[in-house]
Amino acid sequence: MATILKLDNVSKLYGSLRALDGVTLSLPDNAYISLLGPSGSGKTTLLRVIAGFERQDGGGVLLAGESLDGVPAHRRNIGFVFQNFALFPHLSVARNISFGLENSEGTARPSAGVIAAKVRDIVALTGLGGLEERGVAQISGGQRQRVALARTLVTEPGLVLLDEPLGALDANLRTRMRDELRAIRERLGVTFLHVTGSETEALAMGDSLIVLDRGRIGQIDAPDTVYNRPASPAVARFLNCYNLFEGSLGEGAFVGPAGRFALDAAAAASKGGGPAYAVRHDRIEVRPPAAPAGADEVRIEGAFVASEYTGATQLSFFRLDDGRLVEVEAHLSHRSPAAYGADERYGLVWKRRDALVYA
Ligand SMILES: Nc1ncnc2c1ncn2[C@@H]1O[C@H](COP(=O)(O)OP(=O)(O)OP(=O)(O)O)[C@@H](O)[C@H]1O
Repeated sequence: MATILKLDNVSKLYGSLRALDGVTLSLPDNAYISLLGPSGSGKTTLLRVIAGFERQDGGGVLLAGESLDGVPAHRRNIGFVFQNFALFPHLSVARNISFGLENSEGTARPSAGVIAAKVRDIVALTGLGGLEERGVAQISGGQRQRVALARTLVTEPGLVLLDEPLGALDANLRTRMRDELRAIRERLGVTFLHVTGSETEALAMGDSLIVLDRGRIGQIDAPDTVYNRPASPAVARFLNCYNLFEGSLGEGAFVGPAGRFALDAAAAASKGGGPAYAVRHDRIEVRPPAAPAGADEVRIEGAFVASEYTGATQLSFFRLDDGRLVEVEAHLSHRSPAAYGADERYGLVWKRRDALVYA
């Protein structure tokens, strides 16, 4: 697959803070890429450097093989969709969309007829038909989001950067707009780089997922690979679906304050960020205290603290003897939520092969 964007060892400093620390990556053409990371990990800084709003302190940025060094933001052929939409409040939907074309430089400015045709096409693509003459204060949040997108797409950028584009929308609309964004991108065939702080959004939307961790690339992989095999304890922690245990890696077992966890014979520790042991919330089974564990299982005990029912799942918290909390997620498609007794002890059991070990 052709590469649209390449970052080579890009660093950005704010005083002594390394907001970006040697970021190297390639984005394929015609793909939806999610960029996920905790608050302060450098997501916005990365977008701003790519867009040309900030200058990197080291390394290079190439778009379609051409260095962007010294190229100002408005000549980069890169679109940017802001979280707060940044629309012109006094202009209509159509004028917001045509603004970029009407104000492009000299010979790059299309004729009025061409602008009108482009606006018509993009209005249809983004589902804004009938709203062209409305003021942007007189449309809904989802429609404003579409105007922000349309305004960027009408300039036919080679790459579109989206900074938390769904962040200003309520939860229902957010989920609906995910599908729309994906569908619009597919029709255009342009690469979207979508920044989000939400792991569910990143997993749902990206063909590929980049995880940023303190200014560095934590992992770049397909979403299901990131979810099932996070590259480090930091990535696992950020996904919010793993219990992480500290300890040390010994002969055939991981040993820490929570107990001795026998390892699967085929288990190979991933390098980096450890030692740590991770097991996903939904891989743990809750058993009565007297029920033993099988030869291929690991068992610890914990006292029930509380449960949270979400409709499709039940999330339960158990306190281990060392005080740490373990989360267990049960999918309820084939069973009813369990009723656990407050402060009662239960066995928490998982398959050895389901554990991830980091050296
Ligand atoms: N203009 C600036 N001056 C100084 N420090 C900055 C500036 N912009 C960002 N930073 C710092 O750089 C780091 C990365 O910030 P950035 O906004 O890129 O993170 P982020 O991952 O987008 O976070 P969030 O999800 O909270 O928006 C943070 O520690 C932030 O405080």
